[in-house]
Amino acid sequence: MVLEDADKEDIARTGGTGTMLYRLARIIQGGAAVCRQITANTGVRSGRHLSVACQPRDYALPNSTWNPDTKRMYEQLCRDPSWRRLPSYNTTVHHLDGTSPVVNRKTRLFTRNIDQDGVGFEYCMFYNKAEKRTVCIFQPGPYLEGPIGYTHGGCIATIIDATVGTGAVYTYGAAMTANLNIDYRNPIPLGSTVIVDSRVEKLDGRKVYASCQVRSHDDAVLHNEATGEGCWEIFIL
Ligand SMILES: CCCCCCCCCCCC(=O)SCCNC(=O)CCNC(=O)[C@H](O)C(C)(C)COP(=O)(O)OP(=O)(O)OC[C@H]1O[C@@H](n2cnc3c(N)ncnc32)[C@H](O)[C@@H]1OP(=O)(O)O
Repeated sequence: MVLEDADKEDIARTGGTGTMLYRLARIIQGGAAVCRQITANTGVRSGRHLSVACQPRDYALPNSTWNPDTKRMYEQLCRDPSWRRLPSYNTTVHHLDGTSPVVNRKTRLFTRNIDQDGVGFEYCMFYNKAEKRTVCIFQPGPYLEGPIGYTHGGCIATIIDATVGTGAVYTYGAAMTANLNIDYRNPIPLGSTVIVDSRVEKLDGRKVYASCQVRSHDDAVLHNEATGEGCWEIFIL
């Protein structure tokens, strides 16, 4: 792993694993800062191709590969004021310090590591603070195949981990997944739209407990049930 100057500075400041935790804690404020900066610079609240130099692309905005169910669910949640749309970038670093994006970064966020739209993890997330709930509208693309025509179990675990982890970070701050248990009830067809619905259940000392269900967009099929536990640096925001 190649460390950049920013990494070295963070390590000097926080020490080994503290670096990751420190950065995750800054994600929340960083994401908000990016949004504020985009709005200030462009006068628009969102948009896939912003004309602002050096601003990272927000991947959680509709693109031409989204199917009608994905679009409908996205629009439904955008209209509901109890849900906050979360931006999504292709490196974790881009969530930090929105006013000074990092360029030429060699690492990628795993769920955003394919450049072509629609073939991998196509998703967007929304957060409901009052309910400590995070939902992810997920449309698995053809490169996520496991059984023929269906989504690989590891990819399902990934999107559950990402959703539960994001919810925990937005609720409490920096964290690492310690434990994730998943029941695979029904396979997820590639190209379909599912909702990954997670909730932070409780905080007990350094541990946060979360639960999650993955259901089809119409709630007709329960695909997965999961529970997760995370260990937290206490950055209660
Ligand atoms: C917003 C945009 C996002 C954009 C970015 C999107 C982020 C996506 C999120 C992805 C999330 C990940 O993939 S995270 C990466 C995968 N996870 C990891 O690699 C974690 C590796 N494991 C570790 O680093 C460590 O084991 C920790 C941090 C989990 C715990 O170590 P520690 O800090 O030394 O804590 P320790 O004293 O051992 O334990 C603290 C408490 O946790 C309990 N505990 C420890 N391990 C476990 C365990 N496996 N299962 C249950 N409980 C456990 C202990 O019993 C104890 O409870 P008590 O006695 O206090 O009650």
